[in-house]
Amino acid sequence: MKDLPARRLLLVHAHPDDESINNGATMARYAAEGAHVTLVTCTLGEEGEVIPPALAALAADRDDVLGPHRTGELAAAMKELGVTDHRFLGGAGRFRDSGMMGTEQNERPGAFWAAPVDEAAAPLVEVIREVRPQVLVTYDPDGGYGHPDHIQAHRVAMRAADLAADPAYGTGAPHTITKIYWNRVERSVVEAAFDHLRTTAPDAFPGIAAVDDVPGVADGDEITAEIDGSAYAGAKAAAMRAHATQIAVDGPFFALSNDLGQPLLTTEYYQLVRGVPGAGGGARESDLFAGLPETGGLQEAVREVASGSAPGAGPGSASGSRPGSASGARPDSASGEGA
Ligand SMILES: CC(=O)N[C@H]1[C@@H](O[C@@H]2[C@H](O)[C@H](O)[C@@H](O)[C@H](O)[C@H]2O)O[C@H](CO)[C@@H](O)[C@@H]1O
Ligand SMILES: [Zn+2]
Repeated sequence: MKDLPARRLLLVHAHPDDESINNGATMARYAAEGAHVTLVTCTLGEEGEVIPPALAALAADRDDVLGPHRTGELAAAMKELGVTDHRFLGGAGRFRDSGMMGTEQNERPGAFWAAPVDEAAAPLVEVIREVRPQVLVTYDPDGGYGHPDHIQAHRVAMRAADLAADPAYGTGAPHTITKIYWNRVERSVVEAAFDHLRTTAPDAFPGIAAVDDVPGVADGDEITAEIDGSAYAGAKAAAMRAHATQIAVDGPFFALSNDLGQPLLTTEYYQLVRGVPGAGGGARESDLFAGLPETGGLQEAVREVASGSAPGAGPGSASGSRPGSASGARPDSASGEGA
């Protein structure tokens, strides 16, 4: 297990594909810049629909093997983004995809939505105390668009951040995450991008989504950070394509299994909800680590003691893949929104 770089970013998402849709360019940029990017995905996406007809048998109401298939899609997406540390919350399959809000899958035993928040937060505290990130990214309280797993991922991430900082909780040294952001999309930007879709590629997909279908749409005054990932447009598009059962990509646009086209944005937007913004004078931050003190890397010995996984320490450490050497995505020669 390698010592970790000075800058460490943790993202918490509900299903394989959300990370690429919401933060693909941000993840690729920071991985390429040598920061340590850790992705925790809370479910395997077992209840998703399947776009390619040839793969229809994977679905939950057929062979119910979509979850394992999507772990492979996620691994391929991480390779495109240059992210080497991605884990499933509590280990692959610990929490199952809950389906869309109001479906019977919501109450299924093992469904993420049905899990007590503190039970689900416990393995995430282990990751936080191991990796000791300065920055956390997750969804707003509505999960971006009201999906139960997204709402639960928000709740679990925010709760785990609090528990990880509490010296009275669990084993391992407490860790306080300095800055917490929620995923946002700026309304005026996405409205303009939809106009571009309607005028340049009206028939790219059978239909076109509505602005308010885009997760996390917010007015400009709620957005505090704007990350230009245009140099990584190709990496983001490739990562989204890797999630082939869920996403169809056509140039600077994409559609989910609902066949409704929407813009593929490579400037990604965030709302700082905990911590102090690094950009002075009310300007938006252009770096999620802005304002943080320059610190050294995180040595392995410190991490093992911190997470309680040092030899002779208490039970277990987090399940999931381990960080390798950060190998970032290559900046594209292409620039500009979309791939
Ligand atoms: C982006 C995202 O969160 N996708 C989820 C979502 O999938 C949607 C769902 O299948 C819906 O019925 C479709 O109309 C829509 O096109 C899909 O994006 O919910 C799935 C089930 O919980 C989940 O697996 C998928 O990752
Ligand atoms: Zn999702």
